[in-house]
Formats: sequence, structure tokens, C-alpha cells
Amino acid sequence: MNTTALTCTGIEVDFDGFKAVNGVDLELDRGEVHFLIGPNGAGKTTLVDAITGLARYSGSVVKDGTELRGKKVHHIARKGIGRTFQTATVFENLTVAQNLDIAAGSGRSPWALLRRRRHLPDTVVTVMEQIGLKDQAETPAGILAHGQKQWLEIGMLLVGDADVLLLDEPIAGMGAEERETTGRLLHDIAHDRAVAVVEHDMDFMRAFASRVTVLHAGAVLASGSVDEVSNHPRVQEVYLGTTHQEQEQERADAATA
Ligand SMILES: Nc1ncnc2c1ncn2[C@@H]1O[C@H](COP(=O)(O)OP(=O)(O)OP(=O)(O)O)[C@@H](O)[C@H]1O
Repeated sequence: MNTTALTCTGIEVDFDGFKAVNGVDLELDRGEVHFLIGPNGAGKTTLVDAITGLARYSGSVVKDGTELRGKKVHHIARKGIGRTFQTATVFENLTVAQNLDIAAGSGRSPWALLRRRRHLPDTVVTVMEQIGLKDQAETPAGILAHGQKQWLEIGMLLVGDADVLLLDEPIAGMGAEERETTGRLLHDIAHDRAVAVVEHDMDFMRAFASRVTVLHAGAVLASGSVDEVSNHPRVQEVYLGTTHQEQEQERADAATA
């Protein structure tokens, strides 16, 4: 059964009087790949910034019973909330294994972290397999393919024990095969975690979303299954500029013209 990992209530982010996020409620459940979609400027990234402590907000974000509002970024990360950015932030000169070892190794000294170890921790090996980079263990991250860097970054969150993952456009710049692999990876890691994906690619969303929340002008426009939000008249209006009825009317007008 899915359990709620994160509950956001009444989130508001105000930039000098402009409400980029305006009263958003959002629940992220373990076992789900939850897509956050919406037009440019809808407030998706700002909402993720708020959850991860990068933007000040009013409202409440609760993870496993703990209120996170007002907590520092590193404290929120230690509570198991991990985030990726559109451009992967891996250590380019270090190998895949070293990147993962460092992400897994909070508590060890910087020099100990950088030393190549004879035996990698089991978690690092397991995650390397999970993200499909076992054969690239000794490859410097800088020469990985674009998609592989994104998978490594996700892996770094996994070895760091994140169980709420917020991923910003993880398939941007990927080819068809890499997208497919990424979609399967997201479902694999969502098995016992909550995964939220900020995305513009509607085909990817349709193929891999368990649940979708549509943001528009800082507020939640619709939330539900892919079918529910796709058939929602306000969502059609925002994405296509017209309501379903108007589209029907336009089609009828075109047919009789
Ligand atoms: N630091 C800031 N100061 C002022 N306004 C900001 C700031 N950051 C974002 N905004 C504004 O807040 C609104 C929401 O931006 P945000 O980046 O969250 O949207 P988004 O849904 O992620 O869009 P996109 O899909 O284009 O990334 C936009 O109008 C943006 O210009």
C-alpha cells in the first residue's frame, strides 16, 4: 500500500508581491511517480525550491511527521529529500564509483572520501547496478553520456538515502532509448520512495506518470490520473488556449465553412 511521504499545505512563495506559488497543496506518496506539469512560469521549480529550502514560503511541508518550513537546505536533505537539477551536478573528474562513494559517505573526512577504496560499500555497488552504470564504475563522470550523468545524479541521491526525490526535467536532451530507460528507472526507484518529476514532455508523462498535478499561475489546476487531467477542460484550455467546448465549436465551424 502507498504511504504518504510528503505533505505540502497552502504553500505560498512571494517575490516582492508577486505570488509565484499561490496556495498549493500537494501530497507525494511512496510507490508513485508523480508528475508536476504546467506551462512556463507556472511555479513548478519554485515549488520544488520551497520544499528543498531554497525559497522562503508560508504554509507547511511535513515529512514523516516533521515540519520542514524554516529548516536549512542541508537539514532538509538529511531528512531524505533529494533533488536534481536540469544540468547534472556530478564531480566530472571523479569516477562513477567515487561520485557515489562520496554521496554515500557523509561522516568521512574529505581525504578519506577522495581515496580510491579497494572495496566499495554494498549500497554503492547495488545502486550502480540499479542505475545501469556498473560497467562504467571506473569511468570519469565527465565523459559519461548526457543520460548517464542524469542517472548518476539520481544514484547519488539513492546512496544518500533520499526517499523523496524531486527531479527537474530528467529526460531533457535524451534520446528515445535513454528516455525509456529513465522512465523504467523512475518506477523502479519509486517502489519504496516518492518520486516527483517536473516535466514538459507530455509523451513521457503519459507513458510513466502514476499521478499528475497540473500547476498554472502558481496554483493547482488539476490533479489525478493521466486520463483525468488530460480530459480536464481547464487543463485543455491552459495547454491549448481553448476549452474543449470551444474546440468542438471551432471544429464544427470549420466543417460547415
Ligand atoms: N527569484 C525570483 N524572483 C522573482 N520572480 C521569480 C523568481 N524565480 C521565479 N520567479 C518567477 O516566478 C514564476 C514561476 O517561475 P518557475 O521557474 O517556478 O516556473 P516553472 O513552472 O518552473 O517554469 P518553467 O517550466 O519555465 O521552468 C515565473 O513568473 C518566474 O518569472
